[in-house]
Order: sequence, then structure tokens, then C-alpha cells
Amino acid sequence: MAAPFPDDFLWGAATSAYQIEGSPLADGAGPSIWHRFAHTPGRVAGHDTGDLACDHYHRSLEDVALMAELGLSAYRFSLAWGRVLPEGRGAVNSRGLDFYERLVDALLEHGIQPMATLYHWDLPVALHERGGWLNPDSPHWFAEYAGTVFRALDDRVPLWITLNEPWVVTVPGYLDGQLAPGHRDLFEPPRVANHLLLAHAEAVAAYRALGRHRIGLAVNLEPQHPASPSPADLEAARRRDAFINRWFLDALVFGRYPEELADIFGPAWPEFSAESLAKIRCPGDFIGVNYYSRGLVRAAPEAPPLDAIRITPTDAELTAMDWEVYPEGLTETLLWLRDRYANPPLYITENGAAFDDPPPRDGLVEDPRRVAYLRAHIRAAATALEQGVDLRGYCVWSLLDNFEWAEGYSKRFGLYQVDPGDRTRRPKTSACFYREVIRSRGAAV
Ligand SMILES: N=[N+]=NCCCCNC(=O)[C@@H]1[C@H]2[C@H](O)[C@@H](O)[C@H](O)[C@@H](CO)[C@@H]12
Repeated sequence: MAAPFPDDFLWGAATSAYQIEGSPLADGAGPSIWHRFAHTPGRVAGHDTGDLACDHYHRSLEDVALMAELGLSAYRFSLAWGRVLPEGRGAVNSRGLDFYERLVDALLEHGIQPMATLYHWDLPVALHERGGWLNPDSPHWFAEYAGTVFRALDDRVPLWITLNEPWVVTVPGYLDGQLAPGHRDLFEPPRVANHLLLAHAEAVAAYRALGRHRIGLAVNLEPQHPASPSPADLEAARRRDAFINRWFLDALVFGRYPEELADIFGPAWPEFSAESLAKIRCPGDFIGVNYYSRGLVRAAPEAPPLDAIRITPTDAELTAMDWEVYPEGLTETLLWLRDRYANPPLYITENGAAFDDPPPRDGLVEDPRRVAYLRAHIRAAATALEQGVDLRGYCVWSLLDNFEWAEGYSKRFGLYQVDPGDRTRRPKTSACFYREVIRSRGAAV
């Protein structure tokens, strides 16, 4: 196919600190809520923790060499807040910052653009004990952390993401309790979400003070399709669309929350002042899009507060996460962003799939289903590009098999298999495929 991807299109791969680094307390680092959550019995499958993960903390230069082999032009990673500020505020841990400076310098030496995420869910325990994202001071804590990191790295990091998936921080973290800190409460999520948006805005303001203009937020997006044409299912899909797709982006771009959220949360939804809403209006310089699948939705009065649930289609291909393989949804999502938010610059900051990969044979792991998934989704991105979407990059989730949160190491998204024993990296055929895609600037899909 004709390659619509421009020469300066960024081809990347993505990871996050807690999922790959290991050594969460090394060299003066302070524990995060994920260190505490993973060590709480029953929270993570197989009692897995991020204590070792991919041991990236000791193998970062080896991993940069793998990225160079792939021919990546960008690498998206996150910084562990607790490595930089062990107490979340105050004293800087220079050995923690040194790890990230070495990583960034190695990336630049290989011609790979660093894309740094400030927060990928691993809040320092010291701040959680002060209320965490529920504390109205949390935006200021985040801005202090952001400023510390900008001063150390902004001369070398061209692209910044403030928060990864504030919806996942808010809903699995504070509403259904699936992820750290594991709260189950109706009144906390709206306040946590508002503090996250204020935190994003304060970090952007700190960044602007440096005169820079390449910072954004990464959101998980999934088109919501009704399971049937019934009015109840249509209404349920609309509500879930507001809840998942529009909650943070409407706030960021328009400075207002979707009206459905007051219906969903009822008395738990606060009265946000005009002043507070004006503060969260902060679109940044691009939107990071994490796309995996769509939501097939039916009405579910038995499932408050949304009264809607995602159902797993019986006639579709599913990944190991039971997520439907639905590449059309990526095109739909990108076109929706173009039309709703006036064609903002976009990066696909995560796209990938977990499959039960076989053991390696002659040092290579055959993963044809992941190759097919990536091929289909890169094609879907190309279709959106051809329709005028301002798409500037694509990052595979993930470079390495890693700690998949509550699923532990049982779900593997990597282009490289990580041996559960000695953490040896072995390429999958999807890595070879992606290398060819990059070399051909997208023509090889
Ligand atoms: N149902 N369903 N469909 C899609 C659900 C999307 C919500 N989960 C994510 O986006 C997380 C994002 C996270 O950044 C990364 O740290 C995770 O490892 C990946 C893989 O799980 C994805």
C-alpha cells in the first residue's frame, strides 16, 4: 500500500516505570502505591510484584540497543515519581534522576527521541498517606515534581506527557478498586479526576514557563457501540462514551464536564465552580491516544452507577485480555478526535495486544496474531492520516513483556519476550515485522 506516513512520523514503543524497571526501592527511591498494592495479598494475579519486573533498572542500556535494532525513532517511557522525590515532595534523590538522565542520553546517542511520561500510576506512598489525589494540594505536589524533572531533562526530552490515562487512575483506582490504591467509592472519583486535571494544568503552566510547546495528556479511548438498536442500549452506549471518552477531553478542551456525568454520579457529583472549570481548560500541545479495542455496550440497570456494561462479543477475535480485535475502532477514534476537538495534533501513545505466545524456537518467538493485530491497526492509522488527521506518531505497547498490573506477568504485550527466569530478552516475529514497517516508513503493512 502507498505509505501515507510522512518522513518525520515517529515510530515508537512504549513502557512504564513500575511495569519494567524492578528495584522499586533502590538508590534511595521511595515506595509507590503500586509497590504497596502489589505486596497486598490478593490484589495481583499469581502474587506477582514489580520487585524485579524486566530488571530494566539494571538493563536499560541493553534495552536501548534493542530499540536501536528495531530502528525506533521514539521511545515512550515513564519516570517513577518516587525515584526522583522519595517523599513525593521536597528533597530530590539525585541517584534517581541520574538513572533517567543516563537513559535519555543513551536514547539520544542512538537517534531515538525520548517521550517522557511524568505519571504512569505510581504515586509515592508518602503522598498517598496525605490523601493522595484526593488532597486539594495534589496538583501542587505534581507541579513541583514536574518542575524538578523539567529542569533536569527538558534540554534533552522533546516530548512530554503529564498523566497516563487519568480515567484509569480514577475509575479502577477509586470507583471499582481493581487497581491501586484500590478504593471503592462513589464520591471520590469526581474529586480525584478534577485534581488530576488541575495537576495536568499546573504542570503545563510550569512547562510553559520554560517557553516550551510539546506537552500533552495520554488518554485511553474506545468507541462505544450499542449491542442492539434498542433505545436502552443506544442510551447506555452514549452514557459510557461520556464516561470513558469525553470526561477528561471535554474538560481539557472545553473547560466543561459532559452533562451525563452529573446523571451518572448523582449526588456524588460536586458543583464545580466556574473558576475551577476555567483552570482545567488546558488542551496542551497534543493528545496522546491509547487505543486497544472498542466497547460493545448493553444497558445494565443491575450495574450502577453507569447502568451500562461492556459485553464480550461471541463472534469476534479476542486478545488474551478478552478485548475484541477491532482495528476499525482506531480509525473511528482518530476521526472523532479530529471532528470533536478541531483536528488537534495526535500521537498514538499506546496500541498493542496480549496473546499467549509460545516458547522461543532458535531464539525467536512466533507471534503471528500480534503481527496481524499491529498490521491491521497501523493500516487503520494510515486510513485516518489519509482523511486529514494530524497524526504524528505511533507507539506499540509494549517494547517488552512486562508487569500487567492486576494481571501480573500472565498477560504479555511485548515485541520482545522476557524470560520469566533470567529476564533474557528474545525477539518475537512482531519485532521483526515492526522493524520492517519502520524501515519502509509504513509501506510494509
Ligand atoms: N476492556 N477494555 N478495553 C481497553 C481497556 C483500556 C484500559 N487499559 C489500558 O488502557 C492500559 C494501558 C496502560 O497505560 C498500560 O500500562 C497497560 O499495560 C496497557 C495494557 O493493559 C493499557
